[in-house]
Amino acid sequence: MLLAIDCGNTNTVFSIWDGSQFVCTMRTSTHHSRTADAYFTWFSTLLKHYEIEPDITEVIISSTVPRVVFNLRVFTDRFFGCRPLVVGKPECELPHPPRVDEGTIVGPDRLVNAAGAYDRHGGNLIVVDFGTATTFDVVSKDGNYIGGVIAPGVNLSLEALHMAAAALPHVDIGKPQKVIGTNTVDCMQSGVYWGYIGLVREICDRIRAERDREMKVLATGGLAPLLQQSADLFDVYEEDLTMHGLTVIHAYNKKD
Ligand SMILES: Nc1ncnc2c1ncn2[C@@H]1O[C@H](COP(=O)(O)OP(=O)(O)O)[C@@H](O)[C@H]1O
Ligand SMILES: CC(C)(COP(=O)(O)O)[C@@H](O)C(=O)NCCC(=O)O
Ligand SMILES: [K+]
Repeated sequence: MLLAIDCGNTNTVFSIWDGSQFVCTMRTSTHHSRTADAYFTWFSTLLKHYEIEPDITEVIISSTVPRVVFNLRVFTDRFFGCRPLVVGKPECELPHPPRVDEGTIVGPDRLVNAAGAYDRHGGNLIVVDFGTATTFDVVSKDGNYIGGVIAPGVNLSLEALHMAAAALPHVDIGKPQKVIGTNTVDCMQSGVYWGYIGLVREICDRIRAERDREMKVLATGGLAPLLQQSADLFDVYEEDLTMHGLTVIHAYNKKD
């Protein structure tokens, strides 16, 4: 079985793929100081809880945090006796190479999203991924990642207000009932929530105009459904898009 690891700046997700479906998904916070033994203690405890005993023989990793890859490599080697495929490293080939400025190191999560999205939906896509940052990944007609947009994440935007202004509290995102807030929390939520709807709509419109064609908009990341409640921003929401992309890239590298 394949263990797919998607490490973002906030959370790291592990999913086990049995060749036809994900049998288990687990999430932990991202810390570069977490050791291989600590990963295994957490991982094996959860597997016991779910009463599954997977036979993991292969591992693929995508990490937006380069420093965590070292311990994940040790984890893979020590407990599964294999070398992981790491997206972004030269030995990990992509089905469709990115078309970006020379010397640009694209976030591996974005390359993975592009691969997963193209496999499921064909070309001419915009993938919006709500993570620590919100990324827009543009996929060409033929499946290449051709660039995109990086915007501050929803929670990061709220946190930035709290960090920078003495009188602004920590606030969680939610759908405000009105635009005009009559207390501090509602004002902050309104700014980020409605501002974000405008941001997503404007960026997608401008990408379509710049490409001069219709493009399907896919969303992934936990906050997409909350935004979709108020505006028709996305054609499809797929929670497991990044994980699917990892299985696609893994299969591509195993093909011969
Ligand atoms: N369903 C949700 N509702 C509210 N916040 C969420 C939800 N899903 C994720 N988040 C928050 O969104 C942020 C980004 O999460 P995540 O997608 O794990 O980021 P990354 O991939 O960058 O690690 C985090 O602050 C996380 O707590
Ligand atoms: C933009 C990102 C920070 C998003 O990371 P995430 O929100 O998933 O943690 C990550 O894809 C990244 O570090 N990218 C490198 C620059 C680029 O993609 O062009
Ligand atoms: K992201």
